[in-house]
Amino acid sequence: MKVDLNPMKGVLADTEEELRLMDYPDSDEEIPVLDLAPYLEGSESGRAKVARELGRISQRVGFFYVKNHGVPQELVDNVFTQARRFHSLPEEVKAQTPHGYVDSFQTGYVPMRAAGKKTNVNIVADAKPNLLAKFLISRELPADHPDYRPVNKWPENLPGFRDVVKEYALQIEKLGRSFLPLWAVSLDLRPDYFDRFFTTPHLTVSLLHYPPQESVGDRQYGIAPHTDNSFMTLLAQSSVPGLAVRMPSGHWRVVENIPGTFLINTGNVMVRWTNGRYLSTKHRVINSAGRERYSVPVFFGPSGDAVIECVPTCVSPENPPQYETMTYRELRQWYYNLGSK
Ligand SMILES: O=C(O)CCC(=O)C(=O)O
Ligand SMILES: [Fe+2]
Repeated sequence: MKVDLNPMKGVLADTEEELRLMDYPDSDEEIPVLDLAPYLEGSESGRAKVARELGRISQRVGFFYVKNHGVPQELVDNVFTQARRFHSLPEEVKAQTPHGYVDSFQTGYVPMRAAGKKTNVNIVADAKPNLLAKFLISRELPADHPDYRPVNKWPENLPGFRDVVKEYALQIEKLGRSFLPLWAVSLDLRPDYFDRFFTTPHLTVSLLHYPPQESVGDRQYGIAPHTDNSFMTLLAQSSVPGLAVRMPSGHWRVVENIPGTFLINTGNVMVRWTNGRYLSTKHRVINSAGRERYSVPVFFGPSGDAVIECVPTCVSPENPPQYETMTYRELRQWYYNLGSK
């Protein structure tokens, strides 16, 4: 049986009116802030309180700021410095670490105008190629793991780059893992419910560079409207705006940067695990700020062989499973049109 996996199908028509709403965000609905402090204090009541709030946000908006997250600001600043250094290199130098896949893990440099490759969750038909360049690094298995395969390509002659990006990936993985008990408790599951699915998690750090865009419209975006295929995405923004998110009303809102926070959104894996209870919210970037824009999303997901089957508290006779059960590897291969291997 051929199953259509596209979670966007029928959800959003790219009518002229929808395009206008995406191009000219006019919503002032609130993007919530989740404070992790009560959770990190270590009490069960603190964890329950934060989990409740997380559950509410994930059903309603699917995007939130997180504060008191524990990642040093100096490291976040440093990763932006490294991103600028990399993207400032001559094209022929960046081309020495070209983009590629190992399994469905990505690494390397995607130049401007090559980044428009369609995925199955593109929302706007015939969008122009995205106006951005990116450099990607994915989590590798430990070198002593029986399935270890080297994934990443690193630029030469950029001292410090590798150490900073690797340290950033480690810190974000730690933060992502610290959310697992919160997600579980928010869904009335045992706190360790998700742990077994994250033995060798997927994590891709994406160093994005958007040039300023001269005009708005005409199906031109920095990154076209989409949803993320992750479990959760942890995004560091700088002071240059450009990201906008579809809010519950259907109007879109520009996402300001709040210094000291990350922006987190739930992705398509979360939709499937929760049988549609938690959202995978549509978002896009248009950099009309007149300056270069850098951002650093990190996509966090479970192990490749994790079976994504809706959790017991999200199904009932009245609410049967809406999504076919599959492994995260299969979901990723579908998403990147890699076919089954
Ligand atoms: O640059 C941003 O702010 C968002 C990037 C994004 O949505 C993505 O890479 O999936
Ligand atoms: Fe995204």
